[in-house]
Amino acid sequence: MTLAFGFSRFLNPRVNPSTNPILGLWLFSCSCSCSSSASSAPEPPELAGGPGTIREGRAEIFADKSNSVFYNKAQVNNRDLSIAVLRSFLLKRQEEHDIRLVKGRHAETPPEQHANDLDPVVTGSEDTAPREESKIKAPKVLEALAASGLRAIRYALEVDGIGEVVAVDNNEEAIEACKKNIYHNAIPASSKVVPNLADARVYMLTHPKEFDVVDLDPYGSPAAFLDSAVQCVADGGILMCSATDMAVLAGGNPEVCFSKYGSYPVRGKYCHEMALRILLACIESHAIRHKRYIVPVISVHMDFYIRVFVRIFTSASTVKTSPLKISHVYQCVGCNSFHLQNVGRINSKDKRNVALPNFCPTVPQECCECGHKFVMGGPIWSDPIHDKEWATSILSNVQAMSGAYPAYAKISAVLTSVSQELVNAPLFVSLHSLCATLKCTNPTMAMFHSALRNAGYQISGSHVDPLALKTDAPMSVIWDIMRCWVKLHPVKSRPGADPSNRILSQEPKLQASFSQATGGLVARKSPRFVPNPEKYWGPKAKAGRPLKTPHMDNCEFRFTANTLEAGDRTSISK
Ligand SMILES: C[S@@+](CC[C@H](N)C(=O)[O-])C[C@H]1O[C@@H](n2cnc3c(N)ncnc32)[C@H](O)[C@@H]1O
Ligand SMILES: [Zn+2]
Repeated sequence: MTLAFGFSRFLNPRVNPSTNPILGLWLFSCSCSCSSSASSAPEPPELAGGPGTIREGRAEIFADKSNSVFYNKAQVNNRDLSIAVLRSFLLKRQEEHDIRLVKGRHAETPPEQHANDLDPVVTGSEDTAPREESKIKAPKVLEALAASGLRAIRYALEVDGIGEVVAVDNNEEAIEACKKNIYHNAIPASSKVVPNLADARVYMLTHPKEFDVVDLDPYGSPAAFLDSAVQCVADGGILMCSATDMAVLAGGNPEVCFSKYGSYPVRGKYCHEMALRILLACIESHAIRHKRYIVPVISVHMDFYIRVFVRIFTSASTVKTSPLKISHVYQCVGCNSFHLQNVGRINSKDKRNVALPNFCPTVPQECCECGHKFVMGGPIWSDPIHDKEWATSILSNVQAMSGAYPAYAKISAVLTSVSQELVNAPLFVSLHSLCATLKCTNPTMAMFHSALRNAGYQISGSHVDPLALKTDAPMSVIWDIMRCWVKLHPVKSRPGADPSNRILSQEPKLQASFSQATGGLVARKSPRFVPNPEKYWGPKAKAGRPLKTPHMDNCEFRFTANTLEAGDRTSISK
């Protein structure tokens, strides 16, 4: 059925390669690096939505019930968010280019800033000096682990101004499927998406700094691809990287996490944010080997995986400050208090901003709150994981184009949470966990927020957990607030070494006020968390393995919360 359908499209005169030079070229040389146009994507041809096809956004691919090529519809969230980031990245690059034009070509620009610029389109003749055009060169994208090509095709069809999209996979069946899917989507996907059968690591290593965007969406861990990926991204370009090995990253197998990412996870309520920070630290550690460094745009935990979007720049001097962005985490085994300590420190006498190794641990042998020991996790990325301003602008662009995103409800909720997060407060405490330690009743979230604000600290939620409390207050202040709460709502004393005994035996140094603080929690207009749209919304078996869940059997999904007609935009036609 699939083949017959594909073949009939082949015969369609509208897309016949013999009458279409671009398609003809593609057929003979699909892995060449043909030049691409920067023009905005024209409307795709009307796709038939025929039997055996899957439609997502503006793309349509052939369904493969045998699972010989990987496709997981739950990743629509991942693909939609990536498109949103990509759209805003193009705007950002244009903005940066415009600023540079205004400043003038010969203005003094620090080396880092030069590194951030996309190659401008330069025009000129013998008698005229080269002139930068007002439009940047269409950014080139590498989808290094492409499978069916759905993501690459969506990028080509849906992101205005995008350049060539190279879709690499080392599986022959995947590349064959990719070719059929590219062809099925006809112009402009066929003129922009270039399939390539290759090992992604080799391809990336042999194309240094060539792609403005590199997308890594592996089975499980991206660790094996990071060293080549950080070398493949152009200066100022963006690396978009998923990891689905959450059991490893969130503390289920600490030794495996250390071997893959060079970091120990700690099992805590914040484990998903820690997973993001472990991945960021790992990417940074690869980047600095090549005199490059990362700047996170947004970093999210969604569904069953994490995905980070980081820009990559080159600067030997900034690389020297990398230890200031990386920290160890000490977590108390009794009360779950945590403390961060930078791996490096700045020697104040040294004006060069070079980081030296930090002094010995900032925590005592025993926790001041409960007397238990600490475990040491990390190192993790302890600088901001989002560019808040950028996250807010991605959110408003998404809201302005809600109809363009099949997973609008999910990605707008995640972006809403992300844009409200405190960026200078790595990790978080959970209100439930604090109360569970003391065996006391819960204050409301609004009361706890007010108590911290009234004490002069900042507080926010986190997109990874609806019960998270992110704050710049030290643990001692958090426990003092809980001590004050327990004075108002007494608990029975516990026997022996229970952490609550030691915590509650200390008088609070701070008198907490739970009365409503200005700027406290307000009723939220937009949801920050939405339920999964359907059953089996999770990871999927690798290609070639039998499916245990009926991923391909339910023909359509609908988001249940705050959706428009989202379900109509992603569907599988049987
Ligand atoms: C999770 S799938 C990618 C899904 C795809 N990005 C999407 O959005 O639908 C991972 C793909 O990576 C490919 N792959 C695994 N190792 C590879 C390697 N070393 N080089 C190139 N491709 C590889 C697999 O064949 C598989 O198709
Ligand atoms: Zn403790």
